[in-house]
Parts: sequence; structure tokens; C-alpha cells
Amino acid sequence: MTQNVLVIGLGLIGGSIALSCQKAPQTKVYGYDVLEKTRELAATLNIVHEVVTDVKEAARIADVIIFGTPVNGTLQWMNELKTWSLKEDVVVTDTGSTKSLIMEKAVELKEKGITFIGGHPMAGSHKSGVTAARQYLFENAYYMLTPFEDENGKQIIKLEQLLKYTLAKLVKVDANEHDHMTAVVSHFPHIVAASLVHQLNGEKQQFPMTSLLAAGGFRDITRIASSNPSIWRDITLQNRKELLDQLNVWQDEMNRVRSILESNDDKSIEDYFAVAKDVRDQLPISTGAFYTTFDLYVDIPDYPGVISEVTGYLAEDNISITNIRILEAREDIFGILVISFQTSEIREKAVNCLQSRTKFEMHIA
Ligand SMILES: NC(=O)c1ccc[n+]([C@@H]2O[C@H](COP(=O)([O-])OP(=O)(O)OC[C@H]3O[C@@H](n4cnc5c(N)ncnc54)[C@H](O)[C@@H]3O)[C@@H](O)[C@H]2O)c1
Ligand SMILES: O=C(O)C(=O)CC1(C(=O)O)C=CC(O)C=C1
Repeated sequence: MTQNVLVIGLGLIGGSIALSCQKAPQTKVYGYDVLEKTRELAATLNIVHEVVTDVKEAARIADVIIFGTPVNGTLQWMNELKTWSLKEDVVVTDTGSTKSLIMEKAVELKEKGITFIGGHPMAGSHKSGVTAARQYLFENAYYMLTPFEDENGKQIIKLEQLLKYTLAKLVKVDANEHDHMTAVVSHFPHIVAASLVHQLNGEKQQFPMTSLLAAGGFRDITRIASSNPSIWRDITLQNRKELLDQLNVWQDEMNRVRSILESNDDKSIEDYFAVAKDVRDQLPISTGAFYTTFDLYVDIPDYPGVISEVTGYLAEDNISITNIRILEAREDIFGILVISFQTSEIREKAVNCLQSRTKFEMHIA
């Protein structure tokens, strides 16, 4: 029997989920987006099996409904969905970065006998829109589910059976704890990234050259400041309380930094960085496919075809790469090619392969 999945909101996250749901056996994936252009692109790029324009009609036959919409848009849809006629055992879920308000709204669905299981894949990108969607975006990432405590086990299993095609690690968490933890590791860091960019922007008048000097460090820490502002407006509004708490923690931390600096004590300053390095270096790797961190840095000379030469050698040895990019280099020095692999073993094979065929210097960060 075919199961019907309806994805509402076909951007980076909804599109990626739709692609992975297409891998589930006997599953037909329908998709809707508020933007006509996105619907057209979704059809052209085969993000779903069928694009629909009448969501309410598509929802009637859906076994699973997945929201890939901005979190405030999801609340609005949930409000409407209460009044629709749906299959008796439909499972409705979302992918939003916040969970408390969504689960509060879900109580109204529960009262109507509609199963809602909150969801949030902990992987993504600063890129947005349907063209950024990738089938393996969530591979190896944590994917949090926030079912009601008394949720019917069969309904949870039904959703898990579908989401396992994302290749993510499914875990159940409490919605309020979810919002606290994601404020710490995701939502507040987005504010910090944006604030650093604002700080740089403030330099424009007096020191216009500063932005030209924004190299690896600044770019790494502010990448997420390039994320979709309306997505982050909604997340920030929904998780405002946790963010205000984090702001207090941050201000205390900055006061600590201030007193360390004022003390002018070299040991305390070094310790501050050393403790941070230890904690950062021991973070478990749980990223999605975009940012797998088994990176190899290859110093490449600047001649035409050098990148295809490197990738060609790797291909000859059947070594697959998950990402490749060139670190922005000055004109007068070699470029650095950063090649990412799925495991450290594959990276090791790549090092051996390139060592045997080139004289390029390589290092692992
Ligand atoms: N960006 C990330 O890294 C990330 C990671 C995990 C979860 N999320 C969550 O996933 C959800 C989608 O974010 P995204 O990054 O895919 O954003 P996106 O901008 O790439 O996609 C959102 C899509 O929803 C469509 N849309 C907006 N309002 C709609 C509505 N009312 N009805 C139907 N379609 C609508 C937009 O046209 C767009 O195609 C958000 O709730 C976000 O919190 C984002
Ligand atoms: O990698 C990024 O660009 C992200 O911002 C992804 C990220 C995160 O903060 O880690 C963003 C929002 C989410 O809800 C989950 C993941």
C-alpha cells in the first residue's frame, strides 16, 4: 500500500526532507510552497513526486504531513489544519528550530484527535530556498522529536520509519529542554554572529580597510550571519525568553573576560583560551553532510586544471569526497584546497593517494 507524504514549505529543510522521503518504499511525496516560483523549481528539480496547489485537498489523503515552513508560519498552518478533514491516523510533524510554542499549539490538534509529533533536524545551512535542498543534508545529524508523553507508540514508529531515510539520528526530547539547549548551541550563536558583523559594520567610516582584512577567523565565526533573516526573526521571537537568559550568561562571561584583561595576567589569559580549546576540540562530531569535518588541507600551486588533477587522482583510487572548497588566498601565495571526507579512514586513504602522486603539502587542522 502506498503511503502519501505531504511536505508544506519546500525550502532548504522541507526540500531536503522531501528528497529523503522519496527514498522510502511505496511512498508518494507531494509538496506545496507558498511561492509559485518555488513550486515550479521543486517540480523541475524533482524535489517531490508531485507539486500541489490545493494543500487542504492534498492533506485529505496524506498519511504524514511535514511542515518545512518558518516557525511562525507553521503555527498559522496548525491553526488551519485543525478544521480540515484528515485521515484518522495521519501523523503531522514539523522541522522548526523551536519547539515549546509549537507543542503548545499542538495541544489544540490533539484535542481534535490529530497526532502531532514535533521534529527538528539539527543540521542545516546559511543557504536557503529550494535550490539548497540536499537529500543527505541530515545524514549523521541529531534529529529531535518531541512527542507528547502519552503519544501512541505506533504513530511515533510510523514517523520514525519515514524519517530514517534522512539517515539522521532520531532522539526524543522534551520541548522546553529542546528550546533551552538549542538557544545555547544554535539560536544565541546566530545573534552573536550577527552582532560581530554589526560591530565590523560600525568600523566602515573610520577604518574602511577593516572589512578587507576579514579573513578565515572572522568568516568562520560569522558564516551563519548570512542565514535567512526572516527564518531567524521567527526563531528569535519564539525563543525570546531563553535568548534573554543566554544574553545574561553572555554578559556575565564578557565581564569575566573584562576582569581577566584588566588583571593583565598572562597565565589567566592563556588559560581562558586553553580551556575553550579543550572543550571545543572534544565536541562530538554530529554534523549533517554539508559540514562533515574530516577535512584535508592541500596546498596547491596556481595553474589551470590543478583542482581536476587532485580530484582525478582521488577518483582513480575510488575515494569519494563530500565537499571541496578553496580557502580564500592572497594572489601571491599558493591556494589551499579543503577537501572533506565522510570518515577519517577515507581521509587517510586520500592522503596516501595524493602523497604517492604529487608533491603537494597537506595538513589536517
Ligand atoms: N536553516 C537551517 O539551518 C535550519 C535547520 C533546521 C531547521 N530549520 C527550520 O526549518 C524550517 C524551514 O527553514 P529553511 O531553512 O528551510 O528556510 P527556507 O527559507 O529555505 O524555506 C522555507 C520555505 O517555506 C516557504 N514558506 C514560507 N512561508 C510559508 C507558508 N506560510 N506556507 C507555505 N510555504 C511557506 C518559503 O517559500 C520557503 O520555500 C524553519 O522552521 C527553520 O526553523 C532550519
Ligand atoms: O549550519 C548552519 O548554518 C546552521 O545554522 C544550522 C543550524 C545550527 O544552528 O546549527 C541552524 C538552525 C537549526 O535549527 C539547526 C541547525
